[in-house]
Amino acid sequence: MACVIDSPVVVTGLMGAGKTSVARLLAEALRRPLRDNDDDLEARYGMTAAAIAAEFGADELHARESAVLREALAARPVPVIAAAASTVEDPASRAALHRAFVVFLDGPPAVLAERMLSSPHRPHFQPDLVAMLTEQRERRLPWLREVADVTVDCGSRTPEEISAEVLRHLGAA
Ligand SMILES: Nc1ncnc2c1ncn2[C@@H]1O[C@H](COP(=O)(O)OP(=O)(O)OP(=O)(O)O)[C@@H](O)[C@H]1O
Ligand SMILES: O=C(O)C1=C[C@@H](O)[C@@H](O)[C@H](O)C1
Ligand SMILES: [Mg+2]
Repeated sequence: MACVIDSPVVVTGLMGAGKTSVARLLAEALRRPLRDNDDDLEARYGMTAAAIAAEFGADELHARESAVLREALAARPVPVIAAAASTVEDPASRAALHRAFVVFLDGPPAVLAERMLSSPHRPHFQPDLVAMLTEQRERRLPWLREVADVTVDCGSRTPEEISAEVLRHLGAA
């Protein structure tokens, strides 16, 4: 990771972890622009994530999510970024994340599954969301740990408490 002052802050984690909620608070506190995957996809491609998946398939959506992440990482002034959950699967995105300060929001699949229901934009790759998130978490944990500068439990605290903990880490970094 480069000097934190010059580095993008990237919030990662599985679907429903609270990436958008926490990134918004961090951007406000750090007075940085916010770049959110879902907004960036719409701005870049004129389509929502759900529409891209429906028209072109999940692989194309994930390629576009990785592309908008790498664009956001290069943006100036340096932003706070809410990355798509899928991007950690992409080796080029993981390599690019090494130049950022990366926050991994980790929480129990059962809690994240409940939060996923807050909006219909999230894909349900299996009807059993807890099983889906458990499988994703087990598969992605090594990658998420590899890129993370700090891991924060997002299951039992508010976004404000999580943001405050990240800011303490940034202050110390
Ligand atoms: N720490 C938290 N405690 C309780 N509820 C939360 C917390 N963080 C987020 N939420 C709620 O959970 C839902 C999902 O949050 P959010 O949209 O921030 O997740 P996300 O990780 O950005 O999801 P996605 O992967 O779809 O982009 C929202 O309804 C949000 O208000
Ligand atoms: O596998 C995942 O975690 C995801 C898949 C997508 O289709 C997404 O749009 C989302 O960003 C997360
Ligand atoms: Mg989000």
